[in-house]
Amino acid sequence: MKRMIIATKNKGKVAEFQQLLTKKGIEVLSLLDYNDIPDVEETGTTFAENAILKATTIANMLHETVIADDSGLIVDALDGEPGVYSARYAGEGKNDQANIEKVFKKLQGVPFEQRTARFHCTLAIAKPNGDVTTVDGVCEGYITEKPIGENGFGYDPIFFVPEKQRTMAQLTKEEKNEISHRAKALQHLLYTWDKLFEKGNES
Ligand SMILES: O=P(O)(O)OP(=O)(O)OP(=O)(O)OC[C@H]1O[C@@H](n2cnc3c(O)ncnc32)[C@H](O)[C@@H]1O
Ligand SMILES: [Mg+2]
Repeated sequence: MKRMIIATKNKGKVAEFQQLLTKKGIEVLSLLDYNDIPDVEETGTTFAENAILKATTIANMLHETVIADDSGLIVDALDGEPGVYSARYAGEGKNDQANIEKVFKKLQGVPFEQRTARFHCTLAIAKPNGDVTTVDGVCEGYITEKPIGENGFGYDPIFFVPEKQRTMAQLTKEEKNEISHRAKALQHLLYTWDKLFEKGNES
C-alpha cells in the first residue's frame, strides 16, 4: 500500500488527512506514530516558510518523503491576526479555548458582516534529497459571536461557513473535507501525486 507521512503532531489534522487519503488507497502516518521526534521550531513569518521548515527538517530526519501543514485563521478586522501565530495566539501552549477568547475580545462590537475571515493552509512536500514544493488552500467565512459545535479542532467552533450555513465545528469530517482549506491544498498536491510515488514510498 502507498503511504505518506504527515509531519504533524496535531490529531485534528491527522484525522482529516486520514479521511482524505485512505479513500485514495494511501495509508497515513504522522509524528504521533514515532517516538522522540522533537518539535520543529516555527520561526518563519509566513505559512510557506513554516511549512517548508517542518517538512524539510522531518524528511531529513526520517529519510522519507513527508508532507507538512502550516495553517491558521486570518481575520480581516484584526489586520490578518492571528495568522501564522494561530496556534500560540494567546501564548505558548496551544490552548484552543484561550485563543478563541482572544479573538472574541478583539472583535467585540464588530458587526457580523465585518467579521470576515479565512482559513489558510500551506502544505509543503519534501523529499529526503532536499526537493520541496508548496501548495495552498483557502476557505472563506465569518467569525461568530459565540462558539457553536463540537466537531473539528482549533478555531472551528467560531468559523461560520456560508456555503454550509453552519460553523466548521457543526460539520462532519466528510462535510469539512468538502470545503476546507486543507482539503483544497491537498487537492492541488494530488495533481502531482504520481510523481511523488515514483520511488521510495511504496511499502
Ligand atoms: O505544527 P503542527 O504539528 O502541524 O500542529 P499545530 O497545531 O501547531 O499547527 P500549526 O502550527 O499549523 O498551527 C495552526 C493552528 O491554526 C488553527 N487551525 C489550522 N487549521 C485549522 C482548522 O482546520 N480548523 C480550526 N483551526 C485550525 C489551529 O489552532 C492550529 O493549532
Ligand atoms: Mg505548529
